[in-house]
Amino acid sequence: MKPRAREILRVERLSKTFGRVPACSTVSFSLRQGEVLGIVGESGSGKSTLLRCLAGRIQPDEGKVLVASDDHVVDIWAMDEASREQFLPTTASLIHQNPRDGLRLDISAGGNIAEPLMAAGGRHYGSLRATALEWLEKVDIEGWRIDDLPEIFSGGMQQRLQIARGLATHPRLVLMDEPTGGLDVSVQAKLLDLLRGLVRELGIAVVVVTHDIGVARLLADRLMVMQRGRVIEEGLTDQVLDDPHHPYTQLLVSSVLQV
Ligand SMILES: Nc1ncnc2c1ncn2[C@@H]1O[C@H](COP(=O)(O)OP(=O)(O)OP(=O)(O)O)[C@@H](O)[C@H]1O
Repeated sequence: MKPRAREILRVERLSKTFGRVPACSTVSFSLRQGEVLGIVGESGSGKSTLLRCLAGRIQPDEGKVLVASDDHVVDIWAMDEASREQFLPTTASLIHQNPRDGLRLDISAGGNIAEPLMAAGGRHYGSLRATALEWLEKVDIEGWRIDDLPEIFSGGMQQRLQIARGLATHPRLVLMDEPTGGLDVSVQAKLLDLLRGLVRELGIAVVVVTHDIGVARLLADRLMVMQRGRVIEEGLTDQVLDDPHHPYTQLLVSSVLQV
């Protein structure tokens, strides 16, 4: 089915099995521009597999991932590999939990931001550097660090640089896998603030996978709860968290309250 206007992503009955493990089973949802969808669930519930199927990294066994392009809708898994690899980098960004997986550690901070811009057609050195500086500022990294290698940045700075690299090309869709995982609590809080601000400013559509209910509450407009590869509950974030219907969601929410 063709998505309606401004619908950025539509997932239809997506399934992926590893051996005998149904990592994702008939998952369907849609996402509009400016909307943040949180995906929560215990370890092994299929969150990362789903995100990787959306990002073009893991081919689902069945189902469709329909992504809005400028003037049409593309089923990313019905495209040939070359077309998919051309289409996805300018349309969808994947932000990894570990920034080292999403950065080029052997090139400068500025180079990390400029590289995807060049892949999207940017050529002029002066304007690439100016854009890199603007993005460093947006993610709260001082401009004088533009020529530093990310290797010498703190974990929080590396994550902010990964976000700048992922967003600088203005993708329509941003896929985040535990973006604040592995960071200490005060760094997490600042990063969440930054992400909220950027999502609002840029009006991007975001899917954020997290096992942290607090992150989901802060970032997500809507929430999908997964258990053993299935979506067992979904709705507006406050509704799902304040009045969970499924026993597993109730357990998830109450276990957080007890901490
Ligand atoms: N490449 C793979 N090969 C085999 N099994 C896999 C592979 N990737 C994931 N799985 C299995 O699929 C299921 C879902 O894993 P997935 O990583 O998607 O869960 P998750 O909800 O993201 O977990 P976590 O929160 O721990 O990252 C698990 O049982 C996992 O062992």
